[in-house]
Amino acid sequence: MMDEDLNNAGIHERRPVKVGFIYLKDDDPRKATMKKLERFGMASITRLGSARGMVILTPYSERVILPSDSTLVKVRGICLIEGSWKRQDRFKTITGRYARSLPKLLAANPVNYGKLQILSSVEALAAALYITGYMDQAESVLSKFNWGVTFLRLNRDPLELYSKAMTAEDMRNMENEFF
Ligand SMILES: C[S@@+](CC[C@H](N)C(=O)[O-])C[C@H]1O[C@@H](n2cnc3c(N)ncnc32)[C@H](O)[C@@H]1O
Repeated sequence: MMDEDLNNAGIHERRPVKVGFIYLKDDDPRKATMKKLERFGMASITRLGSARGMVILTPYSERVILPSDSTLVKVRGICLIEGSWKRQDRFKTITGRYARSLPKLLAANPVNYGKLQILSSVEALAAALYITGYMDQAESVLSKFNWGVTFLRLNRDPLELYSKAMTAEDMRNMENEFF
C-alpha cells in the first residue's frame, strides 16, 4: 500500500460515525438532546427519505442492534427520532430497512432517571455506538451533558456484555442476566 493510501485509510478510520435525527419538534428545543448535539456539530437534522438509508434507532424495531452491525453503522450512519415519549404514536410507524432497537438499558437523564428503555436520544445514540465498537464517540456525545457520564456508569456492565453478543438470542440471554 502507498503512503497516501495508508493515510486515507487512517483518516477513514478516525472519521466519526455520521449522526442524523428526524426532528418531530415535540419538546422544547432547548431540552432536546439532539438539538444540543447539533449545536456542537455532532448531529444534523435528516429528512425521512434520507433517514431510511441510515440505521434508524427505534424501540419498535424487531431487530436488535448487534456488534456485527459495526460496518453498517460506519457506512450508513445512525439516525434518531427526536420526539416526545408522550407522543409515541407519532414515531411508532417511522422505520426503515436498517432500523434497530436497543437491548435493555437504564436511563440516566433527569427526566426519566432509572427507567428501563425510556432513553433520551443521546443515551440511545451512545448505547448504539458503544455496542458497535465506537466507544470514544459514545463518550464524546455524552460528555456534552452533565449527567452523561452517569449513563455509562449505570450501564457499564450490561454494555460491556452486550458489546460481545454474537446473535440476537445471545443478546436476549444477556438482557435477562441484568434485568
Ligand atoms: C422518544 S425520543 C425522546 C428524546 C428526548 N426528547 C431527548 O431530548 O433526548 C428518544 C429516541 O431515542 C431512540 N431510542 C430511545 N430508546 C430506544 C430503544 N430502547 N431502542 C431504540 N431506540 C431508542 C429513538 O430514536 C427514540 O425516538
